[in-house]
Amino acid sequence: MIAPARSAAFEILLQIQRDAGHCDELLRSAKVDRLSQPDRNLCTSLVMGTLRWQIALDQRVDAMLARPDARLEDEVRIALRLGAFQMLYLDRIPSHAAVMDSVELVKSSGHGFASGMVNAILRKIAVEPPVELPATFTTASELAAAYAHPAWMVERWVLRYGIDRAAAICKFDQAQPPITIRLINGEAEAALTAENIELAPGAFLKHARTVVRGDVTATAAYRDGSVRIQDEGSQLVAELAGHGQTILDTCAAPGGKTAILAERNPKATLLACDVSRRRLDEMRGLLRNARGARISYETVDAAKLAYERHFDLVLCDVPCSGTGTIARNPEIRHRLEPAEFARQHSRQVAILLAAMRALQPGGRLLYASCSLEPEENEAVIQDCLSGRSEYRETDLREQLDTLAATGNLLTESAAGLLEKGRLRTIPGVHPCDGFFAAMLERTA
Ligand SMILES: C[S@@+](CC[C@H](N)C(=O)[O-])C[C@H]1O[C@@H](n2cnc3c(N)ncnc32)[C@H](O)[C@@H]1O
Repeated sequence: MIAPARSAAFEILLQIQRDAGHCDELLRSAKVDRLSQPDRNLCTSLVMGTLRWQIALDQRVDAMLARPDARLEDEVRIALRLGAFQMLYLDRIPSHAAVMDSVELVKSSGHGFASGMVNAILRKIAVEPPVELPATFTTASELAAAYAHPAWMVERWVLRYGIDRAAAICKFDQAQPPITIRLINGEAEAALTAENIELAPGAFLKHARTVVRGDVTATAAYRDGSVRIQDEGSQLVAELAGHGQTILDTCAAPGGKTAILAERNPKATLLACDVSRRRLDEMRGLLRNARGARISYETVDAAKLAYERHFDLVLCDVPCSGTGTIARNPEIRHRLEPAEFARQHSRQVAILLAAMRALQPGGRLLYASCSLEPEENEAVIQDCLSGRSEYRETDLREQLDTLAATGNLLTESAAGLLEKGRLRTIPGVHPCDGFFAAMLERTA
């Protein structure tokens, strides 16, 4: 009998390997919901941990294969990763349970012929010493190998951010990131405390809290919408967007930033757009009790927005590679290829240009992404401003100062958030996802 958590983790990893889903959606599936709470926790840590350490696990296994370049069937590969991950990176799993279940997973998935090989390799790994990571790194390839990232990806980060900050990003990506919530009303914190949720202050924002202990999703405050789980970098981007009367959110789903825009602009009308009808419908359900602005919804490709000089505030939170969110979405590193950044860039430029056209003279637009890559950030701003003298970029310092003056920003934390007047949060340097944001203004 295979432990239910391992069996569920194996199936999810197989689906991810076959590009049939994202780990966050698959971990919220009905099958996982049917597991007991401890099994659900174990399944989550097996899936996330195996994806986080996959590159290092494969290297170790490949070195033990009779033919290191042999192509293993997906089921065999995943059973090996799962077994090796538990023995090398988790300290409370008995080796014999990890080995036995991996062997059984291989057999039950119709690959019994490989069970002897899986058994032999995992037994060898079981007696290897635990993994020890170097304290410092001198090259991108050392860093990439130690923290199980593709070398090309880490080389880009070393080039852009330097070796120390690249190391901070890699390290952050290998662990569960902090769970941050937004308090929607004044009673929310006391209500959570009464339900035994331990909270610590957020890093930047007055309304943010970090969850120290407890399951927020199991509380009445979460169910009745008094709190929302939202990365603090994402909250900060929405706060930086500021104020308007006629607001457009071009890529709005799942709606975390829209909710803050609505809360901050109670008298405004707000149009939330997204190309995905399904995501927009889910968002509409989630925001049905949102406070503040009147929100309407439109399913549309934002690159084809037909509005001209219509809105005084636009948030353009573009789809991107997501390299600033790898701690939450570990599979991104396995799916992404360097050629993807040029494709993302073209799509982002098309969306931003349409969003700029929708802006009234005097109006402001915040462009944001959760990518760490210059092609998706600085280069998009540069291409969209080039030759368009009716727009200019403004320094986000002004917005940060306003947030501080109104008590919404914890001022001591604000240093280091801006780079040349743009927001640049870096995972591991800041305790949140990696966000870029830049403010544009239409002058005529
Ligand atoms: C980064 S997410 C937005 C997150 C959202 N602003 C929030 O804070 O919850 C990007 C969104 O853009 C949407 N999207 C992708 N391509 C688009 C397009 N061409 N036009 C409009 N939306 C698009 C995706 O469906 C996704 O919901």
